[in-house]
Amino acid sequence: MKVTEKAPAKINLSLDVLNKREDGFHEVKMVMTTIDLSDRIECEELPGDEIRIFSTASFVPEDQRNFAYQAADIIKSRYGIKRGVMISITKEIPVAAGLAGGSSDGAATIRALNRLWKLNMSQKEMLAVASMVGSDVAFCVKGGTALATGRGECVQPIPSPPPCWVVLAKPPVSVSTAEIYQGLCLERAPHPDVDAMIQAIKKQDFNKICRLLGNTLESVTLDRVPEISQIKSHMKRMGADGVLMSGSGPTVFGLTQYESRMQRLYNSLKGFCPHVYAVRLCGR
Ligand SMILES: C[C@@](CO)(OP(=O)(O)O)[C@H](O)COP(=O)(O)OP(=O)(O)OC[C@H]1O[C@@H](n2ccc(N)nc2=O)[C@H](O)[C@@H]1O
Ligand SMILES: Nc1ncnc2c1ncn2[C@@H]1O[C@H](COP(=O)(O)OP(=O)(O)O)[C@@H](O)[C@H]1O
Repeated sequence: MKVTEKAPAKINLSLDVLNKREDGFHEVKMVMTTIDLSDRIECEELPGDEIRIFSTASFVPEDQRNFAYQAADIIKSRYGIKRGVMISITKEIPVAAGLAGGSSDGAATIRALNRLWKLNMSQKEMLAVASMVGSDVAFCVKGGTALATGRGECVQPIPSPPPCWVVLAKPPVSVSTAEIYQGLCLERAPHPDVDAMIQAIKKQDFNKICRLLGNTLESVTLDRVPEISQIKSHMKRMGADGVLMSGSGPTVFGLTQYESRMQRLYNSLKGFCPHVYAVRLCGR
């Protein structure tokens, strides 16, 4: 038997870092939403007891470092499963980009194995496994639009923003999430108004959503990747209504409700940046 699950990427519309905790993680308060750019996960039974990973992207680890492997390993030991599984990952989401590609693969693996092995896991159980894999994985299990707190694993659904286009551009560099958090100076970094963002989403006020976009981590990654400022200015010049870096970066997204502006943005960035995408915000 084979089970397939979509693993959508996320963007952070508002990301505030509140403080550094004793365990080394940071307390965050962020609004996350899924976008229509997805990897595909296929889980197929194997004879024996082994977890095997195959990924279409050559630089993604195919061993216990892969979040899909970690999710399967935790499920196997928690539920006493003595069966083998082949997990094939068709990568579409750029890697180490601030779009939670790996986290979403881990989350999709939890959903897929729940079906493949008929585990009848509750959402609470899936979220418990998710938070053992990584901070963003719980959000990816639920998807939609949510306020995420704690180290990111406490996820509270909120209404989805009004429909719009999301144009994404990733400069040709990757950043380490851990290094970006480490480089943060909480006193100097800007702190977005996350509550105001939630209110703007509830009111479906697209212009206000665009005005309130903000990310505490952006200033840290900006210092290391100068292309981010260039892409942001370029997107604004080309008519994006709101522009921000997602997560720890370096991917920049621009929002617009007009198809013509999306086309102009996409076409103008295509020659400028190796990874450019124009997708819809799913939100739900
Ligand atoms: C910044 C965000 C925003 O959504 O996304 P990405 O840029 O990764 O997509 C997340 O907070 C990333 O979450 P995730 O990528 O799951 O992080 P994890 O694997 O749990 O942690 C990687 C490392 O980042 C740091 N970390 C992560 C989360 C957090 N709240 N505080 C931290 O300090 C820790 O040093 C940790 O060892
Ligand atoms: N399934 C996976 N897909 C992509 N990267 C993965 C995966 N599993 C583990 N990783 C590792 O996680 C790191 C972060 O990747 P990713 O989740 O794409 O980025 P981000 O945390 O910036 O959203 C990568 O450097 C990669 O080595």
